[in-house]
Amino acid sequence: MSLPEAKKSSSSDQQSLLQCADLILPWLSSSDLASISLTSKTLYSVSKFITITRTLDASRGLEKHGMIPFVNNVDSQRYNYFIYTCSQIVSNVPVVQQWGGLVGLDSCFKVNPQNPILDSYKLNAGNPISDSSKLNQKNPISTSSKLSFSEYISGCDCNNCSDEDLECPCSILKPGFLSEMMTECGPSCTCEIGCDCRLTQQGVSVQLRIVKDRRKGWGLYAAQFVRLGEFVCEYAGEVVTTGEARIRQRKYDKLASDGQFSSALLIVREHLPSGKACLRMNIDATRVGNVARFINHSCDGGNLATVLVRNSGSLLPRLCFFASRDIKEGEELAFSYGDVRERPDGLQCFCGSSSCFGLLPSEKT
Ligand SMILES: C[S@@+](CC[C@H](N)C(=O)[O-])C[C@H]1O[C@@H](n2cnc3c(N)ncnc32)[C@H](O)[C@@H]1O
Repeated sequence: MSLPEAKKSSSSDQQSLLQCADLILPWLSSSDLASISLTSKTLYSVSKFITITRTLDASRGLEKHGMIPFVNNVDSQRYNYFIYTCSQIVSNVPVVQQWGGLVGLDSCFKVNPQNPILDSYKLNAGNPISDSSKLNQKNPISTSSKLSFSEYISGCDCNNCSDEDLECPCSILKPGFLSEMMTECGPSCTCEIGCDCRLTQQGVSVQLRIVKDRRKGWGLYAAQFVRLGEFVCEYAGEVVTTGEARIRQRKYDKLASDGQFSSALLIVREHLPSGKACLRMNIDATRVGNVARFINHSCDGGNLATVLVRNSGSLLPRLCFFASRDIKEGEELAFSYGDVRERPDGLQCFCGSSSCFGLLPSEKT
């Protein structure tokens, strides 16, 4: 082969390698990416580009409120590896995401009411109680305080859900940092995603960054002033059965014993006035989640309140965070993981509050 021919063939090899790298590398975990980047110059530059995009925005362009960067001044870890979902998903739904490539993904919240995530909870369309024609017959003014279960499931067909005179039946429980539950429009409603009665369904609503701390690991910080009562974000992740949660927790505990692993499996319980738990949900954001998986614990309750949000037509509520006080730009966001400390050998708490218990909350999964 002559020199020009050899050059031509090597540049076309190079092109094919680049094309393959562009297709495959964005799917790799950070450790696989690091290994492959050592094998050739081309793969090194593709990996470097992917690492930069992942570091610049944990949400990979999926959150419409802006990029959520990783900031690390304590060690060499550039970002934390997980698959991003904007809202909770059922764990048997296969989740794939191209990581750190030019994926051309749009915001998760573009399409609604056919939002695929909320839709996974949508009740059977053939169910007679979801017949929206019933809603047309009712007087909308009188319904807000008397929303029946069937209406709650059917959703609303308001022309304008924020009309003060014809109050939307889906907003019987208003957003508020003091209430533990609120209701909103959902997959059964005819309104668009931008509706005022879908406050928590448009993803992260304030500017944030993820900052590494030597003792607590990554934490979520406000990158702007957040007003008392303002919606911050949902705790998104895989909703798993209690059996599955137990299996995963055992696996996570083993991995965490070397101090290099943080799990983000949250158990949410709703209580009846009698104090008995009437709902238990296990949301695991360890492998698939959103930025809320980085919110650390504070023994004094921190600056976030948790609210269970029910959307018309969705079977499962979603756990959402609202500011429980004014939060300054640069402040770490935190909430209380709970009061129970069942493991005397549990993880040490470094929340730094005056009421710090010394140990992180822990309970039997
Ligand atoms: C939901 S994750 C929070 C994000 C985590 N820091 C990370 O790096 O991914 C929960 C884990 O964070 C750590 N953590 C949270 N709050 C903490 C605190 N107050 N003190 C020490 N570690 C904390 C513990 O390792 C805990 O298991």
